[in-house]
Amino acid sequence: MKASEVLDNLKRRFPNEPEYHQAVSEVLGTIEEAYNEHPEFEKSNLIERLCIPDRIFSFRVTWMDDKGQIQTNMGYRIQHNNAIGPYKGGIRFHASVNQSILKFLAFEQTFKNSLTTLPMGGGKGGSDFSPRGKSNAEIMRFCQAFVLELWRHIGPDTDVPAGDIGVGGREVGYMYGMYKKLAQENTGTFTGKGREFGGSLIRPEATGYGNVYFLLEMLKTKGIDIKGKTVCVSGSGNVAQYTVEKLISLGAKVVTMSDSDGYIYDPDGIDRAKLDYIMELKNLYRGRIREYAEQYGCKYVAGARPWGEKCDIAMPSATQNELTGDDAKTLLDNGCIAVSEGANMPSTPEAIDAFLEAKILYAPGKAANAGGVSVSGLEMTQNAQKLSWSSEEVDEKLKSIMQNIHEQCVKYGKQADGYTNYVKGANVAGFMKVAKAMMAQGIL
Ligand SMILES: NC(=O)C1=CN([C@@H]2O[C@H](COP(=O)(O)OP(=O)(O)OC[C@H]3O[C@@H](n4cnc5c(N)ncnc54)[C@H](OP(=O)(O)O)[C@@H]3O)[C@@H](O)[C@H]2O)C=CC1
Ligand SMILES: O=C(O)CCC(=O)C(=O)O
Repeated sequence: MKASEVLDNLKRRFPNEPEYHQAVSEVLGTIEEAYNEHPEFEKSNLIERLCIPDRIFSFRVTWMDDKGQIQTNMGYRIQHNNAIGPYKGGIRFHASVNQSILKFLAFEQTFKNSLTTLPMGGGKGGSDFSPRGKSNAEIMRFCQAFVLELWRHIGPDTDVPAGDIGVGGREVGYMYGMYKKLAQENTGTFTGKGREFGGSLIRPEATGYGNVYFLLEMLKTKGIDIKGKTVCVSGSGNVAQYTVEKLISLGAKVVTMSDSDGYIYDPDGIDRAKLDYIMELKNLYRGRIREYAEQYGCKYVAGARPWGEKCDIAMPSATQNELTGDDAKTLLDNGCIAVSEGANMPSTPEAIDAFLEAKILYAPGKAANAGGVSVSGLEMTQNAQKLSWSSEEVDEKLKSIMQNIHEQCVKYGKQADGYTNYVKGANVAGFMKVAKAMMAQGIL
């Protein structure tokens, strides 16, 4: 296959889907060589079967707001690939959600889930519903209406959704409650559930902790200690909060966090008490990060991202394309030695090129943020066995999965000059497993 031809063809067939094209382009560029070593892949047109989702459900979601007005939103579920297990991936509620964004996420999820070593295929779903400013009752009614359509397409052995942007424990609880009522089963469909009804310990922490575990593995290859390092984190949601929690516990100094309105810069570092404030502000009061600056008297920059602040390590943990080529240059000029992605595809292609050219430690999201879906996989196992593991047990398994993903990246990504290209490593390792599974199961 010729990567550029496959991409052009996909662009022609599926126009106006820039995020999907971007994600596919990154993967194709790095797996071309490995793919072409297997003529049997080309003979079975494996690449198109892998890039185009198995199926896409889209539906109208109708719900009533607190004023009694009837609202409509679009809902989607992309079932991308189930060669190695049931479709698995989060649900995103955000005003920006469209088919292109969910297609990129489902495509990436397929490779990420392959890397975890657990039997999970890739999927993603969501809605252009914005939870911002909505009451608890409105969130509940929306979640119920969303599942009223979605439930017939999911199940513990077919498709297992979870959270993503705008969907946390509260939303998963409401969706699971409605699902159970309709499907009349109490198995493991949905992960990230409450602890009282089948949720795994450490699932809320898993993506952030996992990203730090991956970062530690990268730093270890250079003999660098995390202690005392200055870190810029973006976002202040689930992934960002637990990234910061783990970094603080390891003695790193986190100086930034953000939301979609702006970022805070705290030169003294966010400590445990300040993080508790942020968790309460964000998870309970649904407030804005600006309020942190008012509380602690530090800098707040509206309408900007934190990459202009000096740091040793950057951990983008908000959303896609939040770190541009110019941001990457600024980070590098300021001495940044490592970037580990908590978000999915947060760095633009220009930013990735800059990091790889500078040969810094750069971990793409599909490797570095795989801890979340890994613990989701462990939640599925616990649900199937009808038991629950301790925090220590889950955390140990998470650590070992992240170490394993790191090893796979090094195995497939180490260059002749000794530099590890984690982008190539993650893509080739994730691809080979899915490709072999698809080949073994015939032309479907
Ligand atoms: N949750 C999980 O387990 C996993 C999540 N991820 C990825 O991590 C990232 C964060 O997800 P998560 O923490 O769960 O989501 P949350 O909804 O909990 O938090 C998202 C954070 O990012 C900010 N944000 C969202 N959209 C934008 C935007 N367009 N511009 C600037 N800031 C934005 C939000 O600010 P505001 O509140 O103002 O909207 C919020 O601070 C996403 O890319 C997600 O796909 C990856 C693997 C697993
Ligand atoms: O836990 C899951 O199933 C999905 C997590 C997720 O959406 C992601 O990895 O991007």
